[in-house]
Amino acid sequence: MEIKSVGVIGAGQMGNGIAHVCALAGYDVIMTDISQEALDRAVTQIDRNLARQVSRGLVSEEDKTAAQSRIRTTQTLADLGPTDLVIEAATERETIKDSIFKDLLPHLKPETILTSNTSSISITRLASRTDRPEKFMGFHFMNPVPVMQLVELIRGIATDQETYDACLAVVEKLGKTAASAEDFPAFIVNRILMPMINEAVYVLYEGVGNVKSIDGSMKLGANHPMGPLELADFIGLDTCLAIMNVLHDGLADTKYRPCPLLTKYVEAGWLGRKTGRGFYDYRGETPVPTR
Ligand SMILES: CC(=O)CC(=O)SCCNC(=O)CCNC(=O)[C@H](O)C(C)(C)COP(=O)(O)OP(=O)(O)OC[C@H]1O[C@@H](n2cnc3c(N)ncnc32)[C@H](O)[C@@H]1OP(=O)(O)O
Ligand SMILES: NC(=O)C1=CN([C@@H]2O[C@H](COP(=O)(O)OP(=O)(O)OC[C@H]3O[C@@H](n4cnc5c(N)ncnc54)[C@H](OP(=O)(O)O)[C@@H]3O)[C@@H](O)[C@H]2O)C=CC1
Repeated sequence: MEIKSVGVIGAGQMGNGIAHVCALAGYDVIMTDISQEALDRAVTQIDRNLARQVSRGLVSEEDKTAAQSRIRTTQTLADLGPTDLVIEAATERETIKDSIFKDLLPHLKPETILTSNTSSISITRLASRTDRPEKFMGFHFMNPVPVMQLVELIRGIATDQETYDACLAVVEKLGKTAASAEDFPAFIVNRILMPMINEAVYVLYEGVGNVKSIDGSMKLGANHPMGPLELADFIGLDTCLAIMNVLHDGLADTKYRPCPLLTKYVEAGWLGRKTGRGFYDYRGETPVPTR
């Protein structure tokens, strides 16, 4: 089945990036969110990121205009009904994803492929509550979507080969590289990356280093483009904590226990860049460490 149109659910940092790259690759995109404000913010962000690509000579002005014209937004989930591929990128909470799929399914064409951009949640379990487990899989982009080359493709226990091949063809049309991951908690990238970020928070919690020394050490000492705390703020501390909880519950191993300091930041609503404060305070001219 050839995919021509893509529905994106959730207009946060991942949703806007997914809509951006799909539209640029020639897909008709319809993006939905419960909040009109999130949809408006996403469109502004896409315009800004496309303009940056034009200014760097990566995208032509004509391609930018064409991509913008291919993106529609709606607050009505049912408007995604006629699309060929749906990529769900709402908040990392299983109950939210389940309820989105439950509301969407009555409106979907039977042949539509349904996917989730989840960072960690079982694809098999999400799929089992839909009417199409064989047409359901994980489609996991990395942040920032327009820049990062990798997409993890995760088959649930029932995903059929036709669905996998159709998603692989989309990844290739986007100019990205797919990695196939088995369906176990947090798949490949986050199984490795998130315990490192959590360990960095423990290093901070135990006073081994402060925010500046931890991030500086990993940038200069391990050549990481961002320090682990800066990266946690970039991903979103709520998402980091959700992933650690999935690892902890799903693998039943105490080595994945979330650091209490990470929990405290999330409980404070200090979720990182998206709320203006996390391990850094972003409300001034330059980010200032909060510890
Ligand atoms: C949690 C999960 O489930 C999985 C994940 O995503 S884990 C997170 C994975 N991501 C990472 O690890 C990112 C690590 N950080 C980096 O690679 C780099 O810091 C970065 C690419 C984000 C920025 O790089 P930089 O050199 O500091 O910035 P800068 O030179 O301004 O930008 C580099 C490129 O990124 C683009 N960019 C930067 N931030 C961007 C953003 N938020 N959105 C879109 N594009 C962005 C710029 O346009 C630029 O593109 P070109 O060079 O192609 O023109
Ligand atoms: N952040 C990252 O680096 C990465 C995240 N992911 C995954 O992508 C998904 C989205 O993450 P991210 O974009 O960072 O999160 P954000 O918090 O930036 O965005 C999530 C969006 O989903 C919206 N939303 C919540 N409930 C619904 C609903 N019922 N219907 C439609 N939209 C809804 C939220 O609205 P509101 O704000 O009003 O609640 C918000 O706009 C998660 O599953 C995450 O694990 C995957 C790769 C990387």
